[in-house]
Amino acid sequence: MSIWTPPEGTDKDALDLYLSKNLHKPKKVAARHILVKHRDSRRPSSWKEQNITLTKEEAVELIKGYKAQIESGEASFEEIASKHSDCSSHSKNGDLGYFGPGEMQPSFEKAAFGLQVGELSDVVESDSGIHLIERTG
Ligand SMILES: N=C(N)NCCC[C@H](NC(=O)[C@@H]1CCC/C1=C\[C@H](COP(=O)(O)O)NC(=O)[C@@H](N)Cc1ccccc1)C(N)=O
Repeated sequence: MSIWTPPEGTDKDALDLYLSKNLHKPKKVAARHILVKHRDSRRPSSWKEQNITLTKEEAVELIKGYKAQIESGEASFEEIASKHSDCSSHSKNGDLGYFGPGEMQPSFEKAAFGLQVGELSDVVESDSGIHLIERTG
């Protein structure tokens, strides 16, 4: 087994600190999501509804219901995302593909990077609306 040794003159403490901070953190993750917009969303319109008047509280309740349906096996993530998500990714069962830091809104990114692969998020709020996120890669 080859043991990698840092080049002469490497600041080992700095290297150890860098590795400890970055080894476990993925540079990119892949996720799919279900977005329910509401009347205070930054763009209260979608493929589904021209003028969205749902309140934020109602959107949160819908997302909680979707999460329960998925966890109980009553419905699949794909079914709910394709039928109910207010994001254009609904046409891809909610799939967003891979993304790195700085691409998504901070609250969405924080939630997605905090998930294990296959794990469902709690209710996540962004300027776009209310999300349910599943990390896929
Ligand atoms: N891969 C990327 N880098 N694409 C740019 C993402 C921009 C980013 N978007 C968000 O953070 C939220 C969370 C996920 C979706 C999303 C918002 C909106 C819906 O909300 P609205 O903008 O009407 O308020 N959907 C999108 O952007 C879609 N193009 C996402 C997408 C759809 C199909 C394939 C890939 C990505 C942002 N910085 O605003």
